[in-house]
Amino acid sequence: MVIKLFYKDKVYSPNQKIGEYTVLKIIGEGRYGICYLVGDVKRQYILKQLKRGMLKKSWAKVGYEEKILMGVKHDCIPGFIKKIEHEKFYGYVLEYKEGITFEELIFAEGRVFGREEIYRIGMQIINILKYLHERNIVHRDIRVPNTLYDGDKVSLIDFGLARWINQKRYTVDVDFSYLGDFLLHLYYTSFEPKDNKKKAWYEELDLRHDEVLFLKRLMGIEKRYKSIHDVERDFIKATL
Ligand SMILES: Nc1ncnc2c1ncn2[C@@H]1O[C@H](COP(=O)(O)OP(=O)(O)OP(=O)(O)O)[C@@H](O)[C@H]1O
Repeated sequence: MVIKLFYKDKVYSPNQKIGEYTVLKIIGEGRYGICYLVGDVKRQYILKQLKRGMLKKSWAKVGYEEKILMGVKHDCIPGFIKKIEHEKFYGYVLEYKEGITFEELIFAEGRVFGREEIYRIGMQIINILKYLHERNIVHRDIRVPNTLYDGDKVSLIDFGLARWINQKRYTVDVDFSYLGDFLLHLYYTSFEPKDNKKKAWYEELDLRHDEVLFLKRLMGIEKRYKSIHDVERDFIKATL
């Protein structure tokens, strides 16, 4: 893994300490920071170190994950543990959630999801969205790399693009189209093409009429949903 050093940003290696936490592994580097798996005497956590250059350039953008996670408490969203800030370091510690991303499950492990499991997963994401939208928060990045699954429970991570809802710019429909796209990823895991003809998803997937309509409305092909409560109602109807 190549870690690009921003001037004066220190990248920590396994076994080094950041505050009271010991680095166990560098998970990855995004545009705004470095993500570590860390541990203390009791358990593991995720520590996100923000690049100081980015902090200076665009504090308005990078601060959202921290601010939004601080104000929520949900079993399927990483809890905000604490901020760590000193002269040469700015970061925060999040609760570690079990599981691996749907991206790894689908593309690396070739996991196939059946209907019933897709319904259970979909319902959990709708419940998380209900919690967020009721608190005026839109996630804006519900995708396979940002959702963890332990075989039973789904957790939603990466709140880097999350914002407080405002009718002009940050509206709920972006979460609905991402949810539609996410569900299609799951449906496609069991898809076996019969020929080489290019078809739209609603022509080639084996879906019921209600499911097609539900997905089309999520994705804005048919009349868009206005609220997560309507999404929940139709999802239950489509999956009964
Ligand atoms: N709370 C968590 N519990 C367990 N694993 C996590 C958690 N948060 C993040 N991860 C792991 O770290 C990876 C990177 O996390 P995340 O996407 O939040 O960071 P990021 O810096 O925004 O990365 P990117 O720029 O790639 O989106 C995730 O794919 C996941 O494997």
